[in-house]
Amino acid sequence: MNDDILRIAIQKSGRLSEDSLKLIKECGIRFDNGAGKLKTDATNFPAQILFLRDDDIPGYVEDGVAHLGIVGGNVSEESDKNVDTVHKLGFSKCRLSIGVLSEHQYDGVHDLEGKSIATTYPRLLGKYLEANGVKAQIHEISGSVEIAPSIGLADAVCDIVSSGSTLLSNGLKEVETIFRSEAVMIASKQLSQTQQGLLDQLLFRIKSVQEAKNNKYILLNCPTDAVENISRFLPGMRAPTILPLATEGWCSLHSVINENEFWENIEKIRQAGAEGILVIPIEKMIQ
Ligand SMILES: Nc1ncnc2c1ncn2[C@@H]1O[C@H](COP(=O)(O)OP(=O)(O)OP(=O)(O)O)[C@@H](O)[C@H]1O
Ligand SMILES: O=P(O)(O)OC[C@H]1O[C@H](OP(=O)(O)OP(=O)(O)O)[C@H](O)[C@@H]1O
Ligand SMILES: [Mg+2]
Repeated sequence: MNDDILRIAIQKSGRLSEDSLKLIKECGIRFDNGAGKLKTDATNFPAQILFLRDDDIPGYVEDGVAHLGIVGGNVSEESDKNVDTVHKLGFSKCRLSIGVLSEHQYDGVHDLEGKSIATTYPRLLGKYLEANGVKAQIHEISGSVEIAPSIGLADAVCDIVSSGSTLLSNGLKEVETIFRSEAVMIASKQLSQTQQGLLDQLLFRIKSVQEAKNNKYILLNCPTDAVENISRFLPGMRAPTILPLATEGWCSLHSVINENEFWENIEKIRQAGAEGILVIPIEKMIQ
């Protein structure tokens, strides 16, 4: 087996596929993923991409058949495989929750005592029930979990929730959240030194892509005497760039603004005298 390449397993088709491929491409790794191809070589990085069912990925990574994998944290935790979670990827955010029939008067986790709960996540549910001292019957099914209470298969469900619309349309309400999930990168514990070096390069690229997404490049015009005040809201990477305008007493200020603080700070910046504000996406950001 070639110890000098990274074999990266991603979901073949499903909710993680598009974002996983996009992330790899944003990291500058090029490959040809012709339809139906289950394995492809990168053309400009020592990597090979494997397209698999997501449930199989933690096992492949544990065995070292794949060196890296992108899966939901829920799948990785449920699998209980001996792998390292090396990075959180920020997409496919969802939660694993318990739902009961909407008309059920739910008074807390002890209500589940003696009940049956349908789930695809028996391990995570079992751990949660045990931690809460509740004995319930876990009924493992592999999909369409939310149908279970309405057909008398179980009293409750434990499944992935995002918007909550699947629970709602099946007459259920969310009563407990047992796990918060997002896509994660998992790695084998048996990487060669070369593979570890390649993983470090890849993580550096992923962090630069994520950092860029969390920030915007901002350009604005302001009176020169307002620069100090405006700069307080734009800590930037080190300090803002100030360029004189052709109009006496005015300048152009360039900086970086955090996406989360954007709307709150933009108002303060306007009040401090800024005008002609442009906000531009950043492709990569290296601190
Ligand atoms: N509604 C949702 N919103 C956000 N993320 C979700 C949602 N449903 C699932 N996910 C996340 O996406 C992952 C993949 O979901 P998907 O439905 O594609 O899995 P799957 O049907 O098991 O796929 P596969 O065919 O590869 O086994 C889940 O494990 C979870 O982490
Ligand atoms: O809270 P919501 O936004 O409604 O999302 C939750 C639903 O999404 C997932 O199913 P998915 O749509 O992927 O179908 P599948 O699991 O049957 O493939 C999950 O299994 C839930 O049923
Ligand atoms: Mg699956």
